[in-house]
Amino acid sequence: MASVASVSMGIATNFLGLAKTRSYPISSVKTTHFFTRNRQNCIVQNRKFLACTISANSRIVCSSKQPERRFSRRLTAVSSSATSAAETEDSGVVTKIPPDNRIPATIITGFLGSGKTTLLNHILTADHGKRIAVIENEFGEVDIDGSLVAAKAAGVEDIIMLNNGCLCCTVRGDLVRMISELVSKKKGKFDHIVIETTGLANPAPIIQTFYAEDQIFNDVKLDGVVTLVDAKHAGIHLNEVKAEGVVNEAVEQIAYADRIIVNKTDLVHEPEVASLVERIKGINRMAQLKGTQYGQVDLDYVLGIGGFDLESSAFPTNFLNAIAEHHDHHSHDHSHDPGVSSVSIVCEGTLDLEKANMWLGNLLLDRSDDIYRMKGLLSVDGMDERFVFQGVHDIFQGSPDRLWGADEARVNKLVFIGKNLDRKELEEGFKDCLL
Ligand SMILES: Nc1nc2c(ncn2[C@@H]2O[C@H](COP(=O)(O)OP(=O)(O)OP(=O)(O)O)[C@@H](O)[C@H]2O)c(=O)[nH]1
Repeated sequence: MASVASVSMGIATNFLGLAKTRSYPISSVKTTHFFTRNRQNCIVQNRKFLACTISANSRIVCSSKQPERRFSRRLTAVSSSATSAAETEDSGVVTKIPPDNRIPATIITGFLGSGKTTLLNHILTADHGKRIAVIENEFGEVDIDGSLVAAKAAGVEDIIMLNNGCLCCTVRGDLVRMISELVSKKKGKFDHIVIETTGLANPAPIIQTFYAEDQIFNDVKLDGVVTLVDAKHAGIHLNEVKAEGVVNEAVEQIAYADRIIVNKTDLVHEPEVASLVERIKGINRMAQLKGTQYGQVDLDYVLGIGGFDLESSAFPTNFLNAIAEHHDHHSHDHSHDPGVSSVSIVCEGTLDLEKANMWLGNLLLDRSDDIYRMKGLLSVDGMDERFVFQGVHDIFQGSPDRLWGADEARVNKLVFIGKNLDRKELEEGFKDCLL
């Protein structure tokens, strides 16, 4: 196995090469080897995107003493060389990934009134033995006694209120501070963090906080994003036409989900649920989906799902089954929602690593704002293991997974969720990377 340092040099080399061919100023563009043969988790963030983020949200910049640290991380999960991991000038930083005993965090999102607090109360009162800290994000005055009676009764370890702002923008810095405080003062006293967003939040910046903020990343891992959908009213919100450049939160919340709960099914007839489910799948075919009433779902559907944990065996199998199932029944991708859809690619073949890196690098340079989520399982030339990866915009995480079975077909499976995705272009781009 190559040392972390030498891999990092590879990153820098590739970065420089690509920056040259794309003729972006070096200070504003960074790409890298997204896939390496090393048994490593890697998280990579593209500098071009951060440049945009910086201008849009000064909190991100101001809170950083070492801005370089967020641009590129390379993490080693099991390599013994991780202990000697060190910062390098060229690659940003090499951070030792802790043996993953970080505290899992679940984001509960969903439109206003969809049943987020109802689900939260269900989680808090159920018999799971977990000690849960809750972060609630509400606009304005909050009737904590009213909305979280169950939570109080259940003796929740901590309920923190983030008021007077939306978690996705103005209070993101507060979220970082609160999680850090929670960890520093109460570590060992709780097992899981649940964050309930306001109904108007776009979850993307919240998700990215878990990767982009070192203070959080080292102690807390994102377990998954659970999105509540109101079976009766979702259609209205999904149909809402927004001004140019304004996101439709209802669509975004579905797009980023790992688990979707179609709630309030008692208020509609079965055909309405079926058509809503079809519509949701048009946006996000990667997430698992369940219909229910009053947020009554099995807790293992929402906690401990490992949506971002590539070592979790549940993750690739489940989402890929969902893809395969959907693929069998749908020969085309469709979405009624303004440009947000999923594209899945399923094909046999062996991937040329260098070509794949170049393709993905170029794709994210151009399209990382539009590519909300991507997940994949790849068959890489010369690699005996399956390579699993996922990304949120330009933040990318990937690592080898289990060995391919002796009789197992080496099938590549990828899903992209985002805006204005061109299925043909993605398919052709990917297929060009096959040997
Ligand atoms: N009929 C019906 N009502 C439900 C269901 N789930 C929740 N509700 C009710 O819907 C209302 C809103 O539920 P909440 O859990 O507060 O929804 P929320 O998403 O937290 O709401 P906001 O915080 O305002 O965004 C409450 O009166 C709930 O009792 C359901 O499955 N069926």
